[in-house]
Amino acid sequence: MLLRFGRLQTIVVSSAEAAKEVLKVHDLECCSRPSLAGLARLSYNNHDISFSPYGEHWRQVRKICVLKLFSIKSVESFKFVRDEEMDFLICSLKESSDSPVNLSEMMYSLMASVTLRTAFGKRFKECGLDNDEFEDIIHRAVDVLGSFTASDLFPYVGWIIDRLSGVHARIERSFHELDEFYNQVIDEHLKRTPEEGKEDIVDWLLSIERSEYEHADFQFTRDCTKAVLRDIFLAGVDTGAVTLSWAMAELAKNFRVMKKVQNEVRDLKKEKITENDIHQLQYLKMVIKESLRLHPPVPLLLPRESISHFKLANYEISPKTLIQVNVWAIGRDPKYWQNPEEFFPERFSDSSIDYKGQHFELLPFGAGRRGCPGIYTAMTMVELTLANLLNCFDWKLPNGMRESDIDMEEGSGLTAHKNSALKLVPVTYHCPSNIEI
Ligand code: HEM
Repeated sequence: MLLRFGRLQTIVVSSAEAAKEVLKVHDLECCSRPSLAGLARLSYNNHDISFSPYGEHWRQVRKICVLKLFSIKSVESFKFVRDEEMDFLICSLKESSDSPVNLSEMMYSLMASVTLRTAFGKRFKECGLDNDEFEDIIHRAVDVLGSFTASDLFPYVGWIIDRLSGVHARIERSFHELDEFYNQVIDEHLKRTPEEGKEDIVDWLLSIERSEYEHADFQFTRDCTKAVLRDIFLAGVDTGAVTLSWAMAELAKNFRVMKKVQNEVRDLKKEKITENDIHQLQYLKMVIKESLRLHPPVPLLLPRESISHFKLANYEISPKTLIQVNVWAIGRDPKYWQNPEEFFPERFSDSSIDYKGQHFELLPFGAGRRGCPGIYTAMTMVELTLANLLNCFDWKLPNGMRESDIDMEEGSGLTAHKNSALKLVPVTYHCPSNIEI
């Protein structure tokens, strides 16, 4: 689909072939707005730092983050945080056994707590924030990020409309809200020396700032630190929570799949599922893949903007064209998927299709050099949480509700939330032969 607005074209790519062209073949000619170095319009590039998306600065920041923050080693070092938060979740669900709980909200708190603890070494309360306040700040930032501005459509004059319509003020407010929070946390970190092995992400980023990174022409500044923290929060909290809510909603609607995946998990005969058990849960992995196919949390990926002329299918793409890849539509296209609207995890049983950016019909994490660097962090948490929710509890619908009443509508915005929160009743499952192996 090709739309023309002012001087700028917008392209929405809705086929796997075109997605491959954009994300792989033309990767160098299409770039998203600077993200890992301070997501797009909320970014620090309004504030004295120039992150050209394909410039050396951006490339270095992303490289450092991928090596230091998102590596398997670094994810493993926070295993104790995930374990403790999982215990906490299971306990609070057991306390609510037999009464409806707002699972969407609980998933959000879980992801936010894990992210907050790995990034800042603190829980909500210790940061002087409560859950709702933090959720509001993050949601306002994600909303701003997901909304179109007039400057997007009319690059030279749009800013006037944005100022008059209040969009600019919203962006500034969001920027300052998060900035104030990061300043406070960074100041606290600067006043202490962390115990060896107990460093959090802020400690790591501050040590990168102090070290002369391998490229003398590149300085990892305080703004880089804040920009990376911003990206981790905006990109990591909502997406994980949304993935878990959709997976549980699909399971609540599909009793057959729910039973099958529960049997698989409970066959391990463990009181609590750990990260070491996950490789045995092949059907659980298919359930998550199927849920990501139908409900990719970032349905249009991050927008790309072309930097040079190139040809895509039959279209001539000029510089400054906004390109969006509709992975939601690709995931439901009958050309690639049989009975695409059906929730049928078995479709992956004899298939090599994965979500890591090599199969363009399934792109929940994007692909190419802007693909999600947090994929390992995300999947570790999503698989562990889903396995424990299914192991420790049976799930019923609240009184009077039928499976067909579960609202499967998506809200609008950068992340595809469920339109209404998922409310289910956990019933504690007492396995007669629970043996800790
Ligand atoms: C199930 C959970 C998640 C999903 C579905 C997801 C999906 C995505 C997608 C689709 C993108 C854009 C990729 C593109 O446009 O090609 C992205 C970017 C990003 N994600 Fe994730 N993500 C998840 C979790 C996380 C987590 C836990 C973190 C960090 C701890 C994270 C960090 C990032 C960052 C920093 C970017 C921006 C990368 C860049 O622009 O260079 N994500 N994610």
